[in-house]
Amino acid sequence: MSNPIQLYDTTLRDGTQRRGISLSVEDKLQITKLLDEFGFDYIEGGWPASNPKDTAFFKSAGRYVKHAKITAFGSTRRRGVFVDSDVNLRAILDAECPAATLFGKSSVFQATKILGLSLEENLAMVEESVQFLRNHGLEVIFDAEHFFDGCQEDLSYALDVLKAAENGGADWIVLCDTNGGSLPDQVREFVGQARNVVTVPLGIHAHNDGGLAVANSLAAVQAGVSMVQGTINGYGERCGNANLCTIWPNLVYKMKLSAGNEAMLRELTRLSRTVAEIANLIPDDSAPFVGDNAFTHKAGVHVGAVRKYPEAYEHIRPEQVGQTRRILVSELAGRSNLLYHFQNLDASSETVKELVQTVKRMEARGYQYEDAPSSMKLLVERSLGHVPVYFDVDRFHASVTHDQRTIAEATVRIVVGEDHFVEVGEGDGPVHALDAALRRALTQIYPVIEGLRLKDYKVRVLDGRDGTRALVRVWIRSEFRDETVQTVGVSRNILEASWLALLDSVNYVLWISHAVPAINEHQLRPSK
Ligand SMILES: CC(=O)SCCNC(=O)CCNC(=O)[C@H](O)C(C)(C)COP(=O)(O)OP(=O)(O)OC[C@H]1O[C@@H](n2cnc3c(N)ncnc32)[C@H](O)[C@@H]1OP(=O)(O)O
Ligand SMILES: CC(=O)C(=O)O
Repeated sequence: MSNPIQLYDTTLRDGTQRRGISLSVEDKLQITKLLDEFGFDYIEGGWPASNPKDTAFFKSAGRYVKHAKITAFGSTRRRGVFVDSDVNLRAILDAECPAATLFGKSSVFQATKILGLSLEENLAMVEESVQFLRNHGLEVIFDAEHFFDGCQEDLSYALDVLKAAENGGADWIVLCDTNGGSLPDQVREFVGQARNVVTVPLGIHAHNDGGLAVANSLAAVQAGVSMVQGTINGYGERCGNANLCTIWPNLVYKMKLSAGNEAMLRELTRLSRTVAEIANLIPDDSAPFVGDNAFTHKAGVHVGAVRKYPEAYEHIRPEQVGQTRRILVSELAGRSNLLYHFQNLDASSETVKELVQTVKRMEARGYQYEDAPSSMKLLVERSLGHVPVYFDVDRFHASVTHDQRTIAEATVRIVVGEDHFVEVGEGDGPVHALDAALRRALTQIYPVIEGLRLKDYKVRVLDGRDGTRALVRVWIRSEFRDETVQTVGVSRNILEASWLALLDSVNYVLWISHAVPAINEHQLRPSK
């Protein structure tokens, strides 16, 4: 038995109408397989007559689905053309899909002013086109374009268009908020009007221009529609389509309606991230349910409560959508944030209170620990006396000279007990050269450092009004074995800020790899 709510995905068609997305045939097939695995009922593959990629997609798509129906999209026949000689309708038949989605105008303004049709002609185009595809054995979904705006202009005509689609034999009529400007109350009202005039099951297709695509889709479900069209991550023309990564968990967890393969909802975050990766777009950290921030807690009061009862500040459990909880340590932290990460700390001890104050002081100086957990860990473990001094820096020097080409050189002098090591490094810039010199010196004593790879380096000016003497924060991401190392340094001198972040990376790696400091009293003293 099919679910009461059918999930209809149009990422491959309306999703690709978003600026910045262009999917290859291979990308589209990969997404198709994924959507099928997640139990989506319909996958709109594209507009077969539109371009060669969409045409090619339909040749293979059927092989990638076990559950979903692939649908081919297109408009009703063109004005003055017979259905059986209309290029779009013919291309839909050639796509050899089990279903077709036809869009037609359901607004007087759109029919008369945009397409230049008489109102009767528009009704005939809708009915004949639907009938043509039905007669060829396809399931037909009729997308009533501009339906909600059409209802406001001339309700009776908008409803006549739905009747024309029903007369043509449409299996579904989908009410479209094409311009994305409707409000939930209007959607509820006009879905009710549609239900009074047609018996065909209804669907909703909402755009997000007013930021209400999800709300409007859920309002339509409450008013009786049983198909929801949308896209993964809300990709789509202009401000996007209704986001199925938000709608689906709301339907299942909040509205207690069956939809999709519910067991797979527990992997929803993977679906969202994989599609973002394929589309080559950065995932939205603040996206509901699937964003990195969705179960991330920063404020001390929240963390204190979440440690006792997660539901104090979480509307569902993170694992219900394939997420994990994250607790940040920052200037807004209280003791609870630290205790979450460092379970061996004594909650009532002065050390914890002092550490919270230290973090706040450091953040006031420009540090930001929420994205630099390795620096945070070092700060805490050092204050507990757990991190030995592996080496001292006697001095460092970096210079950039321009002589036909730009050359960056650095010298580093480090001291290990009685020994000292002076090394020179060259690089594309002074930070690169410093990094090279430091590694060269250290690997002689600690070969494990060779495994540390710098992957990302960012500089943020903290007080731009000071011009070139501004305070800067340098953030470094490195990789070491399977671990990501993220550290931070702050100074008015960009080289010093970089150097501090580099030193934290190196010390962190020595500490987590249990490096044994070259033995003598001096090196074994805990650092401060
Ligand atoms: C609401 C939506 O998102 S609908 C989907 C929109 N998606 C796209 O447009 C992406 C794919 N589009 C394309 O590749 C091209 O626009 C094509 C191949 C479909 C058409 O290209 P062209 O023939 O050059 O037409 P063009 O794009 O300039 O104009 C649209 C044509 O569609 C016609 N049309 C638009 N809506 C409808 C409709 N509901 N029923 C019938 N014809 C329609 C217009 O009248 C116009 O035809 P005309 O020039 O003969 O008056
Ligand atoms: C059909 C469609 O994409 C719309 O009306 O927005």
